[in-house]
Amino acid sequence: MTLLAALSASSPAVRGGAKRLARALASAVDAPPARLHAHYPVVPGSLTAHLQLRTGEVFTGGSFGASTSAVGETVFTTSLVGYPESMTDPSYRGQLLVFTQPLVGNYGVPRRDRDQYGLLKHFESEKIQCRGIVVSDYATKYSHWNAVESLSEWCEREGIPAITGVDTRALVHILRDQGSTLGSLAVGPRPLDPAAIEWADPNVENLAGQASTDAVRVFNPDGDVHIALIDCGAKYNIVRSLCQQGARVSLVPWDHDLSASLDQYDGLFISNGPGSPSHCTATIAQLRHAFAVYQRPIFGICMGNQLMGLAAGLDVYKMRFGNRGHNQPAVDLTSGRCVITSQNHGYALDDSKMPAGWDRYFVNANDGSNEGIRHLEKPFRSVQFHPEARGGPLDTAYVFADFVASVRAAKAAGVPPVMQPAEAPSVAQAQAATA
Ligand SMILES: NC(=O)CC[C@H](N)C(=O)O
Repeated sequence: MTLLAALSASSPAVRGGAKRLARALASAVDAPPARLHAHYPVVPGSLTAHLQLRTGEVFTGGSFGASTSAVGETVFTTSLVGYPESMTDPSYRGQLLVFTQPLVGNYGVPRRDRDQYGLLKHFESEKIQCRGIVVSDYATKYSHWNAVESLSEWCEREGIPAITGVDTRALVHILRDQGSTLGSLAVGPRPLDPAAIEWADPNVENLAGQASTDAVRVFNPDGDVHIALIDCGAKYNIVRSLCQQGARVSLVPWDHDLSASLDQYDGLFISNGPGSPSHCTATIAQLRHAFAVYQRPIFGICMGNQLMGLAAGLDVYKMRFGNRGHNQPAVDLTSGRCVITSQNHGYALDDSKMPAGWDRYFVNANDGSNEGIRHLEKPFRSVQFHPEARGGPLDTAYVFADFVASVRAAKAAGVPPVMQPAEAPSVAQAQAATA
């Protein structure tokens, strides 16, 4: 059986894209080192690359990034713009990112300018965080007033493989049907032998711990209220959004022991982050303790929502293919108002049974999944979506103004940060309960 026949037999997606695949494989099989003759014109003379799913499907295209290979969870985003922001979002760590927007790369990659807080203005962290990218039609020409290099040059410089010429519609159908799937992206004339690929699931690792800061970092030191931002892989725009509201922000590691210093903070904030929230037992224990003793506002975003839910007593589950994009509708259950939100998550809280004292806050209008929780008496709430956007709609940017205003009001009213009820669990007790 020829390679093409074998692949065609194994995958409806490959059968669907047979013409394009045949062209690419003609070069891939017969003329190593292969040059690309794919459906879409790509970088002239580019090498052949293959995206192989663990379930057997193979997509052949052209390499436009680093000539290396990567294995990761294959996920897709429906965002139309914002590849520099998405690719540097630490929540994409461990993943091969598929863009459903067909044309990618047309505005290049921006300068590495920094803002007044020392944060990169146009990226969400210092480096590319996803393990590879998959696009339908890489734009070989870019044009933007702020661009300094092409997407191809950036990927190559940062050692990230990238493939173009992939039928991403067919690929997304597969990922929607069978759920996010491990994938291998490799540059070379032929697909790899699936038996020789190390199919390591990134979600077994504590990716949030890897993405977190090692040491406490202070931003906007002259701010009038002091917020501890627990860093599970925080996007820069979360730090910036708090600073812009006038807060002093201490970015603390995911497992930082806050219990001894809770009274120094006017508010707590829990960031987004990659991977499964269940690895962050230290954070969950800190939050359990804080829920019992802390009196000032607490807020969480995305992973922060999941960690607050776990600490409150909810369960978390892995979604079939997650919600990633800039067009996810979420309904605020306190007002009935629907907002369009930016999202990037593969796990969700099971809010079918809420623990005593808590209620659902937002719900996804597409699939009914949880989009936030809130405490009924204390000022503790969290959202599954990304109010800081980047890229994405600014419908919910008000969240930061509201949060910092509530922090300021609690401070002005003289609410003591900590009150120790007799029954409050210590962090050690909470940790033992989460282990
Ligand atoms: N953006 C995030 O914080 C993602 C949270 C978590 N890693 C998930 O995929 O659900």
